[in-house]
Amino acid sequence: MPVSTSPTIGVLALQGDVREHLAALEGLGCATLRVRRPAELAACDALVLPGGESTTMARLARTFELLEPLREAIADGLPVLGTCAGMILLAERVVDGAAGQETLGGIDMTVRRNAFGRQVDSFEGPVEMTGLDAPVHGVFIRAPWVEQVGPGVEVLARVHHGDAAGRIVAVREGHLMATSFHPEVGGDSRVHQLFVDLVRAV
Ligand SMILES: NC(=O)CC[C@H](N)C(=O)O
Repeated sequence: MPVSTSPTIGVLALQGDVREHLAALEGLGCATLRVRRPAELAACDALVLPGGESTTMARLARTFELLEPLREAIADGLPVLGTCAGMILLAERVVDGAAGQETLGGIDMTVRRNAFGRQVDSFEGPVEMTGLDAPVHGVFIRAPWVEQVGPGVEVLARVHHGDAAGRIVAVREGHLMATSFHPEVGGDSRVHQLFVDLVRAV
């Protein structure tokens, strides 16, 4: 895509915190689109899979006949940012998922769902991330962590939080990027900017 053109970035709008992502992307000058049908998916230069509930989102994607088109778009190179539940959807493998939990896959990683446990299942804190000069404020809400990555996956961030210290919470593999936390919350759009830069670069 020519650098001068604003990409059209879709947000999967079946469930979850869609509006916050739309606002962050629009604030960066991107055209946005709520994606609920294959035709809308086809109109996007890139896609965000929001936070929410990964099993519900996958189930709705199947109902809306989006599951296979999403898998195909990912395989064809559509840039995708997955946050929290969206990270789970991008994982090839899920630990502690619901019975029969489906994902879209794409990133060669194993993700542990609801990984941070009951005591600290939601917390906030600074996260240092590759590509950013200063830490982002990470909001973790019943978040997953990345338990294992394949050789093609770049680790972008690890968390520093109690027993979870050192766990991977942001990754990139080629045109796909995922965070355990919610970069759309709190008015800091630098993670979205990293994604837009990736969209322009691929
Ligand atoms: N904030 C979130 O997106 C939570 C993800 C949720 N725990 C899931 O399994 O899908």
